[in-house]
Amino acid sequence: MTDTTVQATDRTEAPRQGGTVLDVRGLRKIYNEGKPTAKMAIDDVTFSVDKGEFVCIVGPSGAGKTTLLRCISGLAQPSAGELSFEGKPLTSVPEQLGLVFQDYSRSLYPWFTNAKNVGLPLAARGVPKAERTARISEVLGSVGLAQVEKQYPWQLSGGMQQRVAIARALSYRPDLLLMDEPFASVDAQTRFDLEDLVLRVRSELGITVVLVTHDIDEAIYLADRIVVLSGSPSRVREVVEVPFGGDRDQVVTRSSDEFLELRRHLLDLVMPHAASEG
Ligand SMILES: Nc1ncnc2c1ncn2[C@@H]1O[C@H](COP(=O)(O)OP(=O)(O)OP(=O)(O)O)[C@@H](O)[C@H]1O
Repeated sequence: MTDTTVQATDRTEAPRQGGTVLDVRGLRKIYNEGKPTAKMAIDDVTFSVDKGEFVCIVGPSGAGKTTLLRCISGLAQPSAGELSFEGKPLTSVPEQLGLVFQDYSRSLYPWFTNAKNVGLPLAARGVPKAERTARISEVLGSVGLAQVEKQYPWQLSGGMQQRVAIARALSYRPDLLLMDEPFASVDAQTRFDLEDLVLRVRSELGITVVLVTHDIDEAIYLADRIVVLSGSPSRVREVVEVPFGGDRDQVVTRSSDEFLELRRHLLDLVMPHAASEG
């Protein structure tokens, strides 16, 4: 593409200000390795994420986005390559990692109140009760749900339940928040609200975010950089810079020329005809 406002870069250059939080080098993942059912989901993926960045991962269906996130979170073992979190090799789920999945109904315990759900990771980390109570109120307040502490998840709308799940991931102040299609199960208006919520919380807490989405518009709206994966088994097709900075608005940003140009470029990269070239 020719427009200079949209820069595609190979992210092997020096880290930016703030240092690298996550480094993924030559990652490969083969399921059922050595068996007749072996399936290579990820071939060779390299990228890094710097402190405070918002990085989205997009790619065609089945490209290996969830697999990549599972490897990054320490939930799945890579077959080859190196993963490091805050400069240390990543071999299990790091303490300073927050996780939010698409299916909030399965990630929240229906028999616990919302406050107790949010407090579970704090209890697991041995945070004293008084501090736990204060942090639960603070974090539920920051996602706009101060009034639901004593209620149960099933008494809330889908969007509110996902906010509880986000509050839980934020409760122990993670350095990195990993999100897998977190807004895919809510309606369009709620989706916009949750996107803005995550942008706000991210800027208030200075948190680093990696978010997997199949929605290209969402990736452009949220990200500082977008890692575009090829079709399965995945490689990095391109890393695309998003030039909007911290000033984003659902109507203004999404209708700007820069947005539409990025959209065209990304669609070109992830559409089936492009995937075979990767
Ligand atoms: N546990 C597993 N065992 C074997 N193969 C798997 C397993 N999990 C995923 N795969 C395969 O790995 C490939 C990548 O799957 P993955 O779910 O990571 O892709 P994705 O990009 O997240 O897909 P989608 O966009 O459709 O959610 C797919 O071919 C899938 O069938």
